[in-house]
Amino acid sequence: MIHTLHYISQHSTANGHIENISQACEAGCRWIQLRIKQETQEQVLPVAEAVKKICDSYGAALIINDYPAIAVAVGAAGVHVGKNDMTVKAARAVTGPDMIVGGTANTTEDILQHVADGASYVGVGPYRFTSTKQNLSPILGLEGYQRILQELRQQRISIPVIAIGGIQEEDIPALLETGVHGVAVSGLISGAADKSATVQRIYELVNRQTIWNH
Ligand SMILES: Cc1ncc(COP(=O)(O)OP(=O)(O)O)c(N)n1
Ligand SMILES: Cc1nc(C(=O)O)sc1CCOP(=O)(O)O
Ligand SMILES: [Mg+2]
Repeated sequence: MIHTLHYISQHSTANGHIENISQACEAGCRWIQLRIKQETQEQVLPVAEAVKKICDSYGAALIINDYPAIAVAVGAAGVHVGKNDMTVKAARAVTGPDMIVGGTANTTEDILQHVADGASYVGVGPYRFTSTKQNLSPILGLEGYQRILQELRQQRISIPVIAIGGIQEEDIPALLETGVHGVAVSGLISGAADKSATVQRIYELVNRQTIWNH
């Protein structure tokens, strides 16, 4: 089951990611993506091992960004790959059929390719500008999600769509109304003064809408 709230780690150091994920788990997040962009695969591996232990202790699912081999090595729940990494098909060849494999999409065509390649979910963004990621794809806005989800329904395509990119609490109800399965956030939780209260409010928003949608 793909969760409705994905937390994406962010920090400038390896130890910072460990602390950052620890805090997110303590605040209540139960789906964590380890996203380290400034280190090599060899440097990411020990961090992944450390955060796997932390996630296990909270019963949280761990997704490794960019590196399927690390996801396999540490026994993570899955991996997320984007256009500049590899195809979902190539990631799936590394992970095997049972792991979660997520792919980044900006268009309906991207999503259809990921579905054909065996994706478990798609991260679709950016919703709006964000400084968390460099080289953003074209901004979708609410209209972009409305159009993409409508096209998926018309083509009878069913895959969990996770909205991502600059998402704030007040954006969530309207995003979920478009039919997205959930949201992925980084800055919203990383920068929150009271992380537990923020996580609780986000879960209330995503779960309330999930109940309405089904
Ligand atoms: C849930 C989710 N969606 C999209 C992304 C972006 O992945 P990618 O395009 O590979 O960019 P980087 O995160 O690697 O910079 C994601 N990580 N998670
Ligand atoms: C990792 C990532 N991928 C994006 C995409 O559009 O594919 S936007 C993004 C950053 C998400 O962090 P924040 O919630 O701080 O904006
Ligand atoms: Mg990537």
